[in-house]
This record gives sequence, C-alpha cells and structure tokens, in this order.
Amino acid sequence: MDDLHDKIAELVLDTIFIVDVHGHINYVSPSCFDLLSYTQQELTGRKMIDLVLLDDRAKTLDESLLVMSGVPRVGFENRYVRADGSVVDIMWSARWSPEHQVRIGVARNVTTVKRQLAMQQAMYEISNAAHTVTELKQLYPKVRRILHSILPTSAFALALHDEQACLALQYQLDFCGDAAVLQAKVGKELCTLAAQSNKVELHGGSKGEPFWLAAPISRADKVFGVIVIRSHAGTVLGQQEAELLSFIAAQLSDAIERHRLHAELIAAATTDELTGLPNRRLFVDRAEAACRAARRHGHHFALLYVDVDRFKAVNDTYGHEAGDELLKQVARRLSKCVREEDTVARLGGDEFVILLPGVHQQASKALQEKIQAAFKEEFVLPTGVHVTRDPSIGLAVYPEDGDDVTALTRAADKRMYANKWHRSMKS
Ligand SMILES: Nc1nc2c(ncn2[C@@H]2O[C@H](COP(=O)(O)OP(=O)(O)OP(=O)(O)O)[C@@H](O)[C@H]2O)c(=O)[nH]1
Repeated sequence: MDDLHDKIAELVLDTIFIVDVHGHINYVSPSCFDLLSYTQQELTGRKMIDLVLLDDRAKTLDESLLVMSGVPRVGFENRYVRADGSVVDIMWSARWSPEHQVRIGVARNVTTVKRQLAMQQAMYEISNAAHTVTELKQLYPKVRRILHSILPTSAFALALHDEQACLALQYQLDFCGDAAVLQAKVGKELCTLAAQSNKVELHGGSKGEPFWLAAPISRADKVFGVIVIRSHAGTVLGQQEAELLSFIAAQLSDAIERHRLHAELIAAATTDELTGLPNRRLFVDRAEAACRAARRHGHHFALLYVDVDRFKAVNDTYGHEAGDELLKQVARRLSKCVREEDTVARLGGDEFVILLPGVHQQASKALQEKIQAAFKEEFVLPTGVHVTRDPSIGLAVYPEDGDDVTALTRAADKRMYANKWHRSMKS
C-alpha cells in the first residue's frame, strides 16, 4: 500500500509535505525538487520554517498553529527560498492529522501566476499613470516606482533627444549612488545602441555583473528618447523584462507626445502669431498674477503701453506686408529693451504692452527713454524703404493708478493717448 501511495505521490504535480509537531519534515513528495530545487533526501528531517523567506516566517508560524489546532486551511500563501537563492510563491492546502500527530500540506507553486497578475496590474497602473499624470516630471518617478514593485532595479534613467539629437537626461535614480547612469560606459553605450537600432538592447549578466536593459522611446519609427534599467544583484533580465520595458517606452511615448501637443496648443493660444510675443490673453494672465503677488507682498509693478505713431500710413503706402515687417521689428526692439522677467506682449494692431513686475516709477521712466532711443534707428522694410516711427508711451503703476488689470490698462492707455496727442500738438 505504501508503495502505491508513493506512486500516487510521484504523479501529483503539487508537492506533499508531512511535518511533525516540532515542524520537521517527515516526508516530502518527489516534485519537491521542481518546487524548491532540493531533493527529498535533503529536505527530510529539516525544519520547515528554515526554508521560509524571513519576511514570511511570523505569519507562517501563526498559520501552522491554526492548522495544528484542527482547522483545515486552503489558500494560505507564503514564500520559500530555493536552493539557488531564488524565491518561490506557494499556495497551501493543509490539515492536521490528530491520529498521526502530523500536519499534511499540499504546496502549489503559484509564482508564475502571481507574477503574471502583478505584471498585468503594473502594466495597467503604468498605462493609467501615463494617461492621467499631468506633469511629465511626476510621471517618470511614478513609472519607476511601479516598475520597481514587480522588477526591482538598481538604477533607472530616462533621456530624450535634445535639438542636436543628443540624449539629454530627464530623470534618473541610482540606488548604487553612481549618480549618472548615462555617464556609466555600459549605460551610455547601450542607450546609444537602443536609439540607433530602435530595439530593446540587453547587456551583461556574465561573471556576476548586473544586467542592463535599454528600450527606445519612439514615434512613427523615429526614436526620440530611451529608457534604461540596471538589474539588482541576482536578478536576471531577459525576454519578459525586455517586453515590459518596451511596453513602458510605448506608454511614455504616448504621454510625451500628448504633453507636446498640449504645450503646442497652449503656446498657440497664448502667442501672437505675427511677432511671436505673448498675446493679450497671456498678458492678462500674467498681469493678474502680478496684481495678486503685489497685493500679497505690498509691492509695486508697472505697465507700459506702447503704440506706434502713424503706423497706418506704412500699411497704406507700402502695403500690409511692410506693416507686418515693421510690427515684427518693433517687437524685437521692445524685447531687447527689457529684462527676462518682464513681459512684452502685443495686444493687437500696433499696440504693445510691457509688464514690469516689482518695478518702480523711476525705473519705468528709464525704460521709456530706452524705448524712445530704440525707435530712433530707422526701420528697414521689405521693399528696401527706410522709415522712422516714434512710439507713444503710457505708464501706469500699481497700486497708485489702479488695483486691478482693467483699471491699470485703462490708465496706461489713457496716458499713452495723452502723450500722443501732446506730441501731435507740438509737431
Ligand atoms: N500690417 C498690419 N496692420 C495691422 C495689423 N493689425 C492691425 N493693423 C492695422 O494697423 C492700423 C492701426 O491703426 P491706428 O493705430 O489707428 O493707426 P496709426 O496710424 O498708428 O494711428 P495713430 O496711433 O493715431 O498714430 C490699422 O490700419 C489696422 O488695419 C497687422 O497685423 N498687420
């Protein structure tokens, strides 16, 4: 009969354990080698708990007490360390045999199923993040964290092509403290290779070296970036991981493209097409922000209205194209007069406005003189004709001339017209 039991036990794909009251293995079926890579002889007599992954030992001891109290259990899961050091996920069906004073347990290897489920979950989370996270700078670390939950890595980096098609680092995390994954010879070469081949590239693994995996980020077969990971010690990277990284690269490609289109739309909606300057909408946004900041901190700021005198005559005499060119040159000259933190915007026609955050009356006066000087030089129009034009300028300062954008723009506009009228009276 025992012989028959052995034959049956040999056929069972799961592994049968019989463990005595002290936790020693009395019997284990032959499939234990597939499960734990230990032979029956190696396992018999060993303490079962010693094979359990350290983190899972406490809950495993609790579970065995429950089984030994007479409660049959199905579905308990824990992890064991195989002879080669890898970890296996096991699902148990166990009961206590009072007459024999042993626990009988049937162990099923659920590593693959669990990994597939975790992989599916991670892919879903990555795809979800790629579609919902509004800032790319937040998306990259989030993707890394999700990837790390199923595939622990010792380094992760993402680089995108700059204008010269060189890989410019966008995000990286290196647990070994190497600081620059892309500066490491292997990482750099593998990224370049993946960008050139437009394929996932794998390196390493020999003589205990870590593995490196780089996947191109591309759109319509054109590579514009690369994502690279370095394995944790003892972790093997292969085909499955290559497919996962490729999936991540595709998700990132979609997200980056969507952000680019969004940025383009925003730029189009806030830029004056002719001059490339901020348009009225962006000016109002910035002026409102300046008002809020000035109100909060008790600061001043200034608005300068600039209108080109007798602009219409350029249109009428030399054509609309010449007028357009004049407006572009005015935009460039005004931009040169200000500092980076100032905003020069075109409100429409020949009307420009300059927002000077935190600038006082005195500095604004100096800027007016600078603008007047900039207009002294002749404008050369496409027909080769040279014209000179004067600017009419109107200044309004927060809070003296108004405490909101409407009041301030009205005041600046009024002064600009007064200035124009004044000068026209003189000429
Ligand atoms: N070329 C060109 N002309 C434009 C554009 N937008 C508006 N204009 C014209 O610019 C002119 C602006 O009119 P005004 O400001 O009254 O002309 P002005 O000759 O400067 O008048 P003053 O400011 O009183 O000196 C109009 O003739 C518009 O048709 C544009 O984008 N390009």
